[in-house]
Amino acid sequence: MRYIDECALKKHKCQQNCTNTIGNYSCSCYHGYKAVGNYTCISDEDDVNKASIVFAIATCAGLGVLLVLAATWWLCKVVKRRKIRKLKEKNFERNGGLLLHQQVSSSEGHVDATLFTSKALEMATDRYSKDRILGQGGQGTVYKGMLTDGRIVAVKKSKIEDESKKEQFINEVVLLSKINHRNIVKLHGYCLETEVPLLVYEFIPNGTLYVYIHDHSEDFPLTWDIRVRLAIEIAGSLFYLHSAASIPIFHRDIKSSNILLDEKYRAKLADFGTSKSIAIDQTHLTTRVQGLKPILAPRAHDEGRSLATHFILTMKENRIFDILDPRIAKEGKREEITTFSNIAYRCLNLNGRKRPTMKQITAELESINLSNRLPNAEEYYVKDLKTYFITRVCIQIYTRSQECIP
Ligand SMILES: Nc1ncnc2c1ncn2[C@@H]1O[C@H](COP(=O)(O)OP(=O)(O)OP(=O)(O)O)[C@@H](O)[C@H]1O
Repeated sequence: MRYIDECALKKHKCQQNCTNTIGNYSCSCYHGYKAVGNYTCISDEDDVNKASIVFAIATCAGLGVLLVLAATWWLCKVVKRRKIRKLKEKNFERNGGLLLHQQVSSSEGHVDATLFTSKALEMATDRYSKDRILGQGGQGTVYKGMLTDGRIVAVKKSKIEDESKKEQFINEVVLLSKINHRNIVKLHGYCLETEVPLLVYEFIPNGTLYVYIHDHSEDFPLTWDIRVRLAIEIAGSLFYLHSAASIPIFHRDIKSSNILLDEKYRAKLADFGTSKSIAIDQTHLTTRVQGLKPILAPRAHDEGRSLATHFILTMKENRIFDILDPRIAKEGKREEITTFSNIAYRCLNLNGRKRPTMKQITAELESINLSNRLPNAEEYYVKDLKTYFITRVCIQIYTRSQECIP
């Protein structure tokens, strides 16, 4: 036990110590001052208690400050998150999200595409690192990425310069998400909450056919057999688009840079931005060729004549074997080459209605019946192969037969 507190009036100590009892009691003070009121007798432990109280107050104050800081930090985070959410919503609307959802819900058939978050795609592409760029086209830049589930994808970051590009983007999502064909690149999904819309495709590892046609790759020489196979695959995919899908789809931008090659060098048709899905009775009105390059690209070394014109003239003069790469002419059977060239020739008829349908083309190409002697594409590691002219014509031109009206 110890002294109780000071006298209430004069700050003099009380005379007597506390008795055993802790509690209220009266005391008188030195110099005749009297204590007023009752005092509380406290134990020795009270010193410790006081220190504890001071400590508790200090802790509380500290915690209070921390709490205020945490609350401010949390508030800032909430505000920032809300801002980001609002921005994402704004981006979603600006990128045509509402229009897309409208189209998807009103369109026929099963739509199979995931709506990715911007975070998932940022992670997948290492924040759109330059090292991940696969290529650049008229519509945007394509990055290689890996999703958290391990899937390797190609992410196309669109350039949205005007409304028409937005429509192209929506068009591609709506059409591609309904298509499932082994020779058409698969669309896994899309993302609209970013500044520009993003499309997520399956990754096709072996680049574009354009590269193999123009750069004479030694890794994968385009032999006659391989070219015919590729032509059959592309024709098959167009036949599917034109007739097997619930509403005919016209690609309208068939060119070798839009044909990708998978791990087994099978053709995969890509880039459906300018494609159209149209009712059959409207096809004659709307199947105009789209895309950046003209369909019948002029050849620089051909004094302004287009590849198609040159080919037609050669066919008319019955000189088709003159323009063949000698090595390919040796590889392919004469009848096969003749059949192939005739198909290409009929596809170049100025009157679109007189051109064969993709169904006919596919059947005729298949009838060339190379399948029994088509080895795996990977086995074709032959050196020094030159580009074979006529097949290039076929691949680049005849596949558009229904699609181009010069
Ligand atoms: N699914 C994919 N897998 C692998 N690479 C791809 C894929 N899609 C596109 N690429 C690569 O990205 C490049 C650019 O593709 P994109 O479709 O944007 O443009 P493009 O077809 O070359 O040009 P444009 O859009 O002007 O017709 C392609 O040339 C190809 O190398």
